[in-house]
Amino acid sequence: MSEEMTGQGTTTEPGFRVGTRGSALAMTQTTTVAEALSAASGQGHELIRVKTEGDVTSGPLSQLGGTGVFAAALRMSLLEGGCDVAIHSLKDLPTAQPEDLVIAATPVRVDVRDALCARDGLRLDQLPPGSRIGTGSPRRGAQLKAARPDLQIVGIRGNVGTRLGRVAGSATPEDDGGVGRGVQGDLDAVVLAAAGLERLGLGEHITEYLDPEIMLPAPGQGSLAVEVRAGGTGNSEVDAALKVLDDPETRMTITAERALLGRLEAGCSAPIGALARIVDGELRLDSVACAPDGSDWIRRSATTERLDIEGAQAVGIALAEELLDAGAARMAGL
Ligand SMILES: NCc1[nH]cc(CCC(=O)O)c1CC(=O)O
Repeated sequence: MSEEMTGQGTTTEPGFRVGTRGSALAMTQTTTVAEALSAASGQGHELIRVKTEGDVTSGPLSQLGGTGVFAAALRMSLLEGGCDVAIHSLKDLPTAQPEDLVIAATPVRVDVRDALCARDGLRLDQLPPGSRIGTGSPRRGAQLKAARPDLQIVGIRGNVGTRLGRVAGSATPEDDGGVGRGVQGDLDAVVLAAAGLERLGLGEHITEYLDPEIMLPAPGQGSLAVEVRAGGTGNSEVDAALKVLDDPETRMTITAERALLGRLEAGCSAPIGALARIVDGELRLDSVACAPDGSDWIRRSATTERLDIEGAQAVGIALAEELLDAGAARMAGL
């Protein structure tokens, strides 16, 4: 792990240090949250860029030795006092909560959906038979195959700009720090989280927002987690600002999704989709466990009228058990 400090937001002392990954997406997310925290607390901050194993290794994520490679280094920095606040993409954060750390805030969630970015403005049902779709996610690959068995799924990695650059006819991405450099234009489409694309100002590449009926997102997708040491940041103004930033509805929905994932003992790269929404005064949780090749899947839903964290946890666990009873562990290779 290496750390690099970049001076940012220099208002008043003593301030707080914000740990982040260095990717363009992470920096955009972190800057937004850090500025909101500074505005609410009147405290200055500095960003601490923490290099993670996931940033420096180019092999497929599934071979990097389990889940949470992006989050582990950030958590380590927090624990060691290298930063006071760490900003994660919630879907990349393992469900097991380290005893010494807490998620102090889940800011308002943005678009949860996956987005198709296809050549020539094509929608999913307009892609010619046999089209090549890039994704490194077994969850996305399997649900694409379920909707369109003729598609070819091509495993890809790299940052958002790199992935977009693989689509035929796309402009060369300026931000090309990852895998895929020089092989632009070999795919008909890629699938990425709408949230990431929009946060990066790349929403114009989206040719279809995939309906959750077709493509359930990853648990926590579109949501950020602000993690701190269990005792707080050591700055009461910042601790108070974190409470203001926390959105209870977001916390409830991501709690249900993550309880499901945790009960399945699955990680962020498992072929599991889950989406909780509050509709008509109920929490509704939809989930899917897919065979990684998309040949089969189990889809289950549950609702609860208990709109609190315990209710959200209970519905997530109950639905996971329903999936397991229906054979989800075998199906999804858990
Ligand atoms: N695994 C990488 C990752 N982590 C969070 C996002 C997007 C932002 C989000 O879902 O909150 C992405 C990129 C993607 O999946 O397209």
